[in-house]
Amino acid sequence: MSVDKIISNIKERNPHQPEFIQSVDEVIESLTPVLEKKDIFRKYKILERLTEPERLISFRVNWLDDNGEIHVNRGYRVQMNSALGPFKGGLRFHPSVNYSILKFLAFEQTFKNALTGMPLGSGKGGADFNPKGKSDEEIMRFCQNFMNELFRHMGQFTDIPAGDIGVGNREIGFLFGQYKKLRNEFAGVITGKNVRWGGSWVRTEATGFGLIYFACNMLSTQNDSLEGKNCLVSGAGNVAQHAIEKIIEMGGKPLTVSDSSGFIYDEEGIDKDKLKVIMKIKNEDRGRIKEYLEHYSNAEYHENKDDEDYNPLWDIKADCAFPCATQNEINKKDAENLVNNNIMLIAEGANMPVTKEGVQVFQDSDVMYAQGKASNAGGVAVSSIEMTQNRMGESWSREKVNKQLMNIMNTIHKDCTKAAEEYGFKKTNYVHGANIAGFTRVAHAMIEQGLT
Ligand SMILES: NC(=O)c1ccc[n+]([C@@H]2O[C@H](COP(=O)([O-])OP(=O)(O)OC[C@H]3O[C@@H](n4cnc5c(N)ncnc54)[C@H](O)[C@@H]3O)[C@@H](O)[C@H]2O)c1
Repeated sequence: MSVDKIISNIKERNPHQPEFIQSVDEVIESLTPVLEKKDIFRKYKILERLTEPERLISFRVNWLDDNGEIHVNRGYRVQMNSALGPFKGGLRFHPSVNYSILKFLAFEQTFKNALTGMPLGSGKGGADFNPKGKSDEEIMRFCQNFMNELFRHMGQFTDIPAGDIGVGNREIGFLFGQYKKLRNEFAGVITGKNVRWGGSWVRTEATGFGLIYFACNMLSTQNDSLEGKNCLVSGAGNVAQHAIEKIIEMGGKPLTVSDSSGFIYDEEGIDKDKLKVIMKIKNEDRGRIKEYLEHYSNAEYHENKDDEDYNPLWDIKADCAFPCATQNEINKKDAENLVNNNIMLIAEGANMPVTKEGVQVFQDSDVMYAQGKASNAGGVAVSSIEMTQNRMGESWSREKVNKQLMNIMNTIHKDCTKAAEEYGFKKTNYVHGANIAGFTRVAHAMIEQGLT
């Protein structure tokens, strides 16, 4: 069957799932030369199998708010691919969560987890629950009721969830506590746990730190570094906070931070003290990023406007850009603004933050551009390190885990450039390099394990 026919079949089988189709489309573009050169992948229908989850789980989550009112949400788990290890991927609590979003995330996770070189299958899950404005008690009740169903599909050798948007340290604690109660076992079934009870050092920071390690690798191909570079960062959550922390450590200057209401532009740069304020606003007070102005009145705040067809954050002149908020936050116009302002490098902390048209703008330009599959893989890599420590009953030092994270990001960078070159692309075409390197690893495992 021709590659075009395979794509049209996938589209027909998954109507009304635009994010999933977008992620598949992007990958297939990279894989066309691989599929044309190596018949074996078409013979074993690898693409058709990779785009069909091994198992889809959907369930009802009832919970009581603080006023005693009952609410009903929908919970999900997409168990995507287990060729390389148990299903592994985060949980997202956000009102936009549906099968399309989770299947795109799980599909991307397949390639990302393969790139880490660790024994990890892929998955993703979550609920259409909005944590914004909920009390700690409401969050706890929601997490407990969510786990009352999910626990029967998980296990340290079956499926190991973690955090994602709306699921941070607090939620992981409640989810783990309920799993332990239901199963009567203390096992490494969720990653991102507190280091005081089974978590790993550097897991909280891993995605943001890994992103910046990857960016340093990209810059080193031009004999350059982050020293003195002005950096745009979006988001203000887990990934953004620790990307900012590492940029500062590497001598760069983060200029922006954002949430779903708007963004802060601090021309003088966000330093360590300012980052502490952001962390307090977001992690403790659970407030809005606008509150930054109450501490640093010299900064500017831009409220998001519905009628704007671009985000002015991406029109600020800088050297490097790190989108760390959510999918499709950079459209074609934003991408053009970045390129016209001579941005050198874009590395994704978020998953699929650039629209298909935006990706094309970067691919047609000279900017160095890395997609999340490669550049944000540090989070899941340290999750795997957490799983290893749990199985061995050990707790490794911060230095040891950080060093391993750095090595893994260096290796992913090397594998991407090697795969791109092998198929005739520019060495620094990280889009094609990451897709090809991830695909070939998982594809060979699927073939070797037979048609299960
Ligand atoms: N946490 C991880 O380890 C991890 C790993 C790999 C990838 N990611 C990806 O990174 C991204 C951020 O995840 P996180 O864990 O930091 O989540 P988080 O919930 O800690 O933070 C998300 C941040 O993005 C902001 N945001 C959400 N929608 C927005 C919008 N429309 N415009 C601007 N800001 C918006 C939120 O206000 C919040 O500050 C997601 O795409 C996620 O899938 C996370």
